[in-house]
Amino acid sequence: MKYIIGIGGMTNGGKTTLTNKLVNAFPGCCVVHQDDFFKPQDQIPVGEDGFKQWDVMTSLDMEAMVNTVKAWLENPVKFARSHGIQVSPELEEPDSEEQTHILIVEGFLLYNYRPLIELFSHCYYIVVPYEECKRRRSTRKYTVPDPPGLFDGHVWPMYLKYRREMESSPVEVEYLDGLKTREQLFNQVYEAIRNMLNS
Ligand SMILES: Nc1ncnc2c1ncn2[C@@H]1O[C@H](COP(=O)(O)OP(=O)(O)O)[C@@H](O)[C@H]1O
Ligand SMILES: O=C(O)c1ccc[n+]([C@@H]2O[C@H](COP(=O)([O-])O)[C@@H](O)[C@H]2O)c1
Ligand SMILES: [Mg+2]
Repeated sequence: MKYIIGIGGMTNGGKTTLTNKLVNAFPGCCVVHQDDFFKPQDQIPVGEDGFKQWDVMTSLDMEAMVNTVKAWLENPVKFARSHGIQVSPELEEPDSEEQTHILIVEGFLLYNYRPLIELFSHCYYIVVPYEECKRRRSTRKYTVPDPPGLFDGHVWPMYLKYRREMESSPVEVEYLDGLKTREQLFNQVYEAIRNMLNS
């Protein structure tokens, strides 16, 4: 069986931190990070809000991201090997259709792109309150640093817009409280995935 787990949610909710812990906990587990699919800076236009539009769907090459997920679905063992992930001998058996393979897909805009949504076995969505999100974001160092006013002028309004859009669509997400400790979040999701694999 192949399982694709989405770790979505707002910026600075703790997606990447949780994802890294899960990837380490499940041997052979593969990962796709949405931030690897940002388009080059010169392709990101400035919007009516006066900011480069990083937090909209079109800033990402979603077609390439979906193709990457489909490449994993096609052949998880080949995908793992080509990404330097150690594959245990039993996962390499020719009848590996009967083996369990896990892919974690992580990012801030996972559930607003139909061709990706339909590939998920389970969708998580991490949230933290506005103040905490803004506080964490203020200390982050992105490859393109945030200009002054970006959080309130662009990041937060786009988060609200896409969250509303997601909530009025058929996608079913399970919310995670990003104020829990790293360990609590990991234990909660690790146990839930273990239960899913055993059911
Ligand atoms: N459960 C948590 N509690 C407190 N701080 C956290 C937690 N998870 C992550 N962080 C911190 O919050 C910031 C953003 O975490 P990160 O995992 O990069 O979030 P995201 O990928 O959602 O933007 C980092 O400084 C990280 O150390
Ligand atoms: O990674 C990059 O190249 C990059 C360039 C510009 C902006 N970002 C920011 O990355 C954020 C999403 O990543 P994350 O980990 O905060 O969810 C999003 O809010 C963007 O504003 C990221
Ligand atoms: Mg991240």
